[in-house]
Amino acid sequence: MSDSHSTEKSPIHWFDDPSQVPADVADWLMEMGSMTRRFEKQGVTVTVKPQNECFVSREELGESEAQQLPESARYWIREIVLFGDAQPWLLGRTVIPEETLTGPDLALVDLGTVPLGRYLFSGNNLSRDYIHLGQLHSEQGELWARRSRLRLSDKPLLLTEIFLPDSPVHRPQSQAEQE
Ligand SMILES: C=C(O[C@@H]1C=C(C(=O)O)C=C[C@H]1O)C(=O)O
Repeated sequence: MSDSHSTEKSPIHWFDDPSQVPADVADWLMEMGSMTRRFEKQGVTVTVKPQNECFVSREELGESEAQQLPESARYWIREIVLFGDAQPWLLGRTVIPEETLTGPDLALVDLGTVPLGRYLFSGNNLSRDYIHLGQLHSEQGELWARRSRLRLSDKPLLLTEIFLPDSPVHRPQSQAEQE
């Protein structure tokens, strides 16, 4: 994912008060289950294309993300584009302290095209500390975003998701979807 797409390089405005987000958008952004599964319920095939996966230092994270995670010698970065059928629906950026990559969770560095949610929601050891709602000013217009700190067996990881114009988050809900 080029820098212009990287969520860390792009200034996302995080809302202090979720009520500043329209209710139909907040319904998506506050999704507590798997976003992959929620997208699939729209009747599309979800695929993921990794764009960048590597270890970085805390300094390379930038202040906004570093503040959300404990000190670590290095962090695994996974940046992806998620597609609903052939349409790009979401940019995902996951930051994982290497102390989280223990035991079976080391598999997180080998996900490839498997959606992160398939791994995260496969067990019963996932919790979510918070969801921040945000908006990104981009060349594609104002894009809705969210940032979650998740925990696998209490080990943290940070996930930022930017919802692209073709995603259902930006499309007014059809009557069928509301039923
Ligand atoms: C975290 C989930 O997985 C999705 C897939 C991602 C990936 O493969 O890196 C990243 C963001 C998510 O939208 C989810 O389904 O909730």
